Amino acid sequence: MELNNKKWTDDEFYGVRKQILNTWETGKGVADLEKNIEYAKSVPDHKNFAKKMEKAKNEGITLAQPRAGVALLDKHIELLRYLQDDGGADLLPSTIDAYTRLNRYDECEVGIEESRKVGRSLLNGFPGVNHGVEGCRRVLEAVNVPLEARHGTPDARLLTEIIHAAGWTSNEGGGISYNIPYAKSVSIERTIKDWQYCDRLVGIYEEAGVSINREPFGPLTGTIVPPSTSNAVAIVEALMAAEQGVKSITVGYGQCGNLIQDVAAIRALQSQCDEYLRNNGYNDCVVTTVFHQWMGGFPADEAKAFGVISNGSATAALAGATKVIVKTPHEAIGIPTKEANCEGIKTTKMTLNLLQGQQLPMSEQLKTEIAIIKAETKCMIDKLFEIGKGDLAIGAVKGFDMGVIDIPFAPSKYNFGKMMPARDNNGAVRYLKFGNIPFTKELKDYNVKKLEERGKFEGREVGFQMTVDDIFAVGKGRLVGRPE
Ligand SMILES: CC[C@H]1O[C@@H](n2cnc3c(N)ncnc32)[C@H](O)[C@@H]1O
Repeated sequence: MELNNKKWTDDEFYGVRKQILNTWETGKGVADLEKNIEYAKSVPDHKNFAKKMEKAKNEGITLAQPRAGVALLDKHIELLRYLQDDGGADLLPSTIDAYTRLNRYDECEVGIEESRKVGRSLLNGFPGVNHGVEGCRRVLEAVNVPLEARHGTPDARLLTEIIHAAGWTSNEGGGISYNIPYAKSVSIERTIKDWQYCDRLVGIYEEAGVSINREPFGPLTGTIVPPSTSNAVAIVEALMAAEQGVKSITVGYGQCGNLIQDVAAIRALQSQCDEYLRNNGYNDCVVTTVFHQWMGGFPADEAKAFGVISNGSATAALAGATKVIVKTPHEAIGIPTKEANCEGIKTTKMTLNLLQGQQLPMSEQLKTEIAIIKAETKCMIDKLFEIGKGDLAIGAVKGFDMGVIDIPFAPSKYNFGKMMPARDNNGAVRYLKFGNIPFTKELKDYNVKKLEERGKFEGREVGFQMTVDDIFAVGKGRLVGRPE
């Protein structure tokens, strides 16, 4: 099937669906799409992700959502109920394990068996495909808030079929955001097509009256990704999802650390995504935003980690993000205990509650940052439309090949890999090397000027050493990687 950014026909969709459901035995359990939709229709409104996100947006509230996933079904249910009841999570995940993300369901079977033997999770997440629709429905029926699959799966087609048939009304990911940061040699054409399938399935549920939320993965490589780069990817994935019939879209952004720039990024993301959707004829989408607490290296000291978590929570609230993804005091170590996960949520909720109703007021600085981010984002997206001759999917594949969008520190061989970021003197993330990103001269000059201010302040050359110092800075307890 030729790649293009056009809604799939029924023949195209059901032709692929037959083959997908045969890739693991639990696919049989979701063969009847009508029945799957009937079950999803039975999910009450308070457990519908799209509805809860829209309500929070209208009320100006920032919701808190953790990450969480373990191998065994009963333990996973116990974990989620604990994070809901003791932590106060407004939304719940199921973080899917790494084998499922690679479609290695046979390894999941082994992991589940071994976890049963030793009595603890030997998988780094919930193996949703192996637990099948029955298992995933048990998870949904055990909790009282909406449920989302969070993962990093280039080919999530079977997982998506199963979670939506189980009434999970949100799915994270996208053909770019779950490829470039997560895979080494999977073509962008392949993953855009596979995620068109996932979005078309959501479109079919929507057309049958079931609202399902889609969330492109904002943080990308979780390093210091310039806001306009991650915003551009989020908007491109939102546009491709809308073409397949998705209506509820949460565009995401990973905290960079400078308050004004982070607030500007969320405000720019919300309004520019709305703009691009409207200008491309998608007038009935509901766009919300998600702010990911700092995704880079964390301090091992738990008290300092709580400082990072609170700081991210405050920024999310002041930005007016619709939801914030919660980190834990075990971030520097790895998968958190349920207690540590719960503490991360409570710290976050406390900060959100204290700031409820307060948002950062507009200022000259904030206005400038919003304008810069929007202008940079526009340069990238409009170039994709141009080289795709109006087709965004074709433009995205060509654009990555040409370095029009270039994600720092990405493992994918399909990423251009020439752009390099660094923080300016206030910690805002700027472009140190532009690679082939098609910025105007004034946008390039703006970035150069901001980095030169830092060089002058630190008495050193502007260069890659700043990037290296910035990568380690937060883990060492500061934002800007000052020379030692
Ligand atoms: C995107 C990476 C983030 O997801 C977190 N993460 C990955 N797997 C799990 C997991 N199984 N439970 C809780 N947090 C998790 C990880 O700690 C990191 O903060």
